[in-house]
Amino acid sequence: MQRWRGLDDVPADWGRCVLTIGVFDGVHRGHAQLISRAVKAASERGIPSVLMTFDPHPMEVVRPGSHPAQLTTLARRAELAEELGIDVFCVMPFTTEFMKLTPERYAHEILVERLHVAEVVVGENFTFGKKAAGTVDMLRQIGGRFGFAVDGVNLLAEHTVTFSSTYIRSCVDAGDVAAASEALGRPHRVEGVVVHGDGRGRELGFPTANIAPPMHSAIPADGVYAAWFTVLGPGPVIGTVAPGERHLAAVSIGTNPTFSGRTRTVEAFVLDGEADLYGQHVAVDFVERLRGMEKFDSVEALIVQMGRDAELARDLLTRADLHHRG
Ligand SMILES: Cc1cc2nc3c(=O)[nH]c(=O)nc-3n(C[C@H](O)[C@H](O)[C@H](O)COP(=O)(O)O)c2cc1C
Ligand SMILES: Nc1ncnc2c1ncn2[C@@H]1O[C@H](COP(=O)(O)OP(=O)(O)OP(=O)(O)O)[C@@H](O)[C@H]1O
Repeated sequence: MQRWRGLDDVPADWGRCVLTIGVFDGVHRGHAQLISRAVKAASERGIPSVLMTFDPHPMEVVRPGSHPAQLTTLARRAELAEELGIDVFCVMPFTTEFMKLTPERYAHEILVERLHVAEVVVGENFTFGKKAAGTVDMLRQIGGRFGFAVDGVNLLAEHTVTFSSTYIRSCVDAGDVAAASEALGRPHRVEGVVVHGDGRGRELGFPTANIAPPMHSAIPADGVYAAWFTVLGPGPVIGTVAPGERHLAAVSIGTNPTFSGRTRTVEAFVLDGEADLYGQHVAVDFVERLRGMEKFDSVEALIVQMGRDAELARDLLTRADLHHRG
């Protein structure tokens, strides 16, 4: 897969392409369906498939100061698009100039003149251009004039819920990581670098990797979760947590009220390994919520509960894994 940053990266001899457009935060099941359609259309036409996305999030430019929580980093979005078979991942810097392009100019100058689209695949709710005034019908009309096709895809929904990044953010925010997982087609992932905590975990018998995620990451509600833990890099790791391998984990999110903590932390206790993880880039894939964060009257009571959490997480993850494989 090629990666372009802006339209200056379009090769001089660029031919025609099938294009899909959107923020695609989360690359959820609806997005995956759309992307697969674009990939299929491109292969039928014998031309490349291009995914155009935006950075920063358009909302940040349209309404400065507001930034929706991010379900996936740009790098993760690219990785998932590549798995779905996209040939070119094109990141458009979302500037105020870009924001002011009328739908007509957007379609003519970017889609036709620069990207040479033969077909555009978008969801039926897709909007584009200044004040999001461009609709799928408008795109079809413009396509009729400039000679490109438009595939406006029905939105993927299940049990009255239409999958969208907004819906999944609300699930994560409420701690309903199982519902998020259902809509994403995989567990919600929080990535980050392992930093130093208060150094108390080891004394309690539950050493935890404290994870510092990028700004704006969508963090599940405070509580305790069963999750998969993976070291993404850079390695090597001293210990029994092998980079690239999934490990069972119980993850705590909150301010550690038992110790009257103030900072909100994301901490993973790896059940089946021991390692020095400081400085490693790791991923936590949230499978189930076990309970809320509690203030215990004694450290002993907390330790007993952490033991129960760990066993519950082990049972749940092992069962989920069997179900998945079986
Ligand atoms: C499975 C698990 C459950 C936890 N539950 C709670 C809890 O309910 N209340 C709380 O105050 N801290 C909870 N913690 C957080 C611990 O207080 C924290 O890991 C410990 O104080 C070590 O902190 P440190 O890594 O900053 O040294 C939990 C941690 C884990 C791993
Ligand atoms: N459920 C869905 N099924 C099929 N396509 C979808 C679905 N949701 C969004 N799309 C399409 O995917 C592309 C990317 O959309 P976008 O990034 O705006 O996602 P979204 O999930 O609708 O997010 P938001 O909740 O922020 O509106 C657009 O073309 C959009 O129409």
